[in-house]
Amino acid sequence: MHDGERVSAPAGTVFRLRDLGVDYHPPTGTVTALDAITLDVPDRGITVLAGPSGSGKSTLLRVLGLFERPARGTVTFGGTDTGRLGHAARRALRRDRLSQVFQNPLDNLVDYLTVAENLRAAADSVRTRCEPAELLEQLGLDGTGGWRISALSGGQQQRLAFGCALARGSSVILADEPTSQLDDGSAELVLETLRVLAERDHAVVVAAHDDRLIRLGDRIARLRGGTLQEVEDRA
Ligand SMILES: Nc1ncnc2c1ncn2[C@@H]1O[C@H](COP(=O)(O)OP(=O)(O)OP(=O)(O)O)[C@@H](O)[C@H]1O
Repeated sequence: MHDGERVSAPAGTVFRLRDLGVDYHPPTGTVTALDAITLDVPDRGITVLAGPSGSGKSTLLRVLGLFERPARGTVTFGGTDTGRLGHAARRALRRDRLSQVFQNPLDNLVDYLTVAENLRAAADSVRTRCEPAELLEQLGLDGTGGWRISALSGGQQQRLAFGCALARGSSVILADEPTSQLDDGSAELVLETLRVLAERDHAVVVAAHDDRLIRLGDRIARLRGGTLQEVEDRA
């Protein structure tokens, strides 16, 4: 295991990506999923990775989540060059600093635990404590602590998934199309939650092709064909 090299990151930047490239190697030949991506992700507010299907959004989230080792370029996370980290160090960073919210609400929650137990389990996983009632009130889910997950709507389940990220105290929350499997009413619950999260002391990075989600972005990185077309700052 290597401790990674500390480099000076500009204040207010959690990820620095430089000339990043990711290839996949299916039997049909090499697919370049990302190429020459240079991007800074601010340590607060919402950064949206926007683009059509196949543009590389999920791959970029996998890189930020330290699941994917890029073939080219560098990824600096909080001043640490992640390319120099061994498997255990990457896993520890992932556990202590990052939370993931997936498209399918049920992939984010433990279905045999109650709502409050899900929050406690999320906190326990990083050896911290949380106050479920307080979090549920902030999420507009007050009174549901004793409920089974199946009693929540899809939108409420996604709200709880973001609540679990809050319970873990992660400095970065990565969300892949968190509204894509929800009806309009449920999606609106998630958008409201993201507006609340945007005010907090962490970075939220969302992959989206839903215009309502894209409009929430403080920084919008537009991808096409694995390359970065444009970065728009709206904060
Ligand atoms: N495991 C894999 N093996 C081979 N090719 C892959 C793999 N995962 C992704 N790709 C390819 O990499 C490119 C980027 O895919 P990616 O899933 O990152 O895009 P995306 O913008 O998230 O798409 P979507 O919105 O459909 O999820 C696409 O050409 C895709 O087919």
